[in-house]
Amino acid sequence: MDRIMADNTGEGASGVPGGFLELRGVTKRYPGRVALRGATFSIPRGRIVGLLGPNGAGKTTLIKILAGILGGYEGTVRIDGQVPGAYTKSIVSYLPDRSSLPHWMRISDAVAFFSDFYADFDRAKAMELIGRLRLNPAERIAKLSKGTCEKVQLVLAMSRTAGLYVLDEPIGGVDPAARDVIMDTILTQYCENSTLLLSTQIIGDVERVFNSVIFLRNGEVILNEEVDAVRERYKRSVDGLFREVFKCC
Ligand SMILES: Nc1ncnc2c1ncn2[C@@H]1O[C@H](COP(=O)(O)OP(=O)(O)OP(=O)(O)O)[C@@H](O)[C@H]1O
Repeated sequence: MDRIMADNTGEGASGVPGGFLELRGVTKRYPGRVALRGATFSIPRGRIVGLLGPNGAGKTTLIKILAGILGGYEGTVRIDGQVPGAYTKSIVSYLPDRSSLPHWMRISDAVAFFSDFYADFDRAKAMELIGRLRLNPAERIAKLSKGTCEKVQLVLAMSRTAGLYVLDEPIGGVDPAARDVIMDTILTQYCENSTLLLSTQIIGDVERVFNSVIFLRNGEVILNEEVDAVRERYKRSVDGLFREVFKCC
C-alpha cells in the first residue's frame, strides 16, 4: 500500500501541473519536532479537497500556513501566484480549529465584526445561514456549545466570497445530523470558481463532497488522489482506505 501511494503525491490530483494553490517542499519545524516534511502538491481552482490524517499529522500546521498566520517554514507556498501575506489573506477564508471569537460577543456582534473587517463578507448571506442553521443571533459566544460554536464559525467563514476556503475540522464537534447540514451548507455556499481545503478525521460522513483527498502522515503527503480514482484503484471508500493506512497510528 505504501509503495502504491508513493506514486500518488506531487502534482495535483487532477494531473494538472500548476494550480491556484501550490506547495513545493514545505517543511515546518517546531522546537524538537518536524510538523511538515517537504509537503508538495498543487490544487487548481474549483476543487473541494479533503486534507486527511491522524492526530499530529500536520493538518493544522499546513492550514495555518495557508491562512497566513504561521511563517518560518522552508519551501514555497503560492496562492493565486502570491506568497502568504496581505493579498492572500484578502482572498483566503479561514475557519480555525478552535474558536477565536471573543467570548463577550453575541453571534450578531461576530457577524458585524466580520462585516467590518472583510470587504468580501456578505452580511445578508450570513444572516440567512444563521436562520438556516437555527442559530440565535442574540446568543453570547461564551454560552454556546462546542458544536453550535462551530456552526457560527462556519457561517462566518462561508459568508465570505473567497478564492480559497481553508476549513480546519469544521465538523469535529457536531452530531451526525448536524454534520450533514454543515456539509450541505458548505456545498451550497461554495462558489464553483473557489477552492476549498477541509481537514477532518471524520471521513465517512463527508467524503461524498470531496473531488480529491490528500493524506498526511507524520508531516508527509503520502497520497494525493481523485476520490473516484481511490475507489477504482484501491477498491475502497476513502474512509476504508484511511482506516487501513492509519490503523497503526
Ligand atoms: N506550537 C507548537 N509547538 C511545538 N509543536 C507543535 C506546535 N503546534 C503543533 N506542534 C506539533 O506539530 C505536529 C503537527 O501538529 P498539527 O496540530 O499540525 O497536527 P494535526 O494533524 O492538525 O493534529 P490534530 O488532528 O490532532 O489536530 C504535532 O506533533 C504537534 O505536536
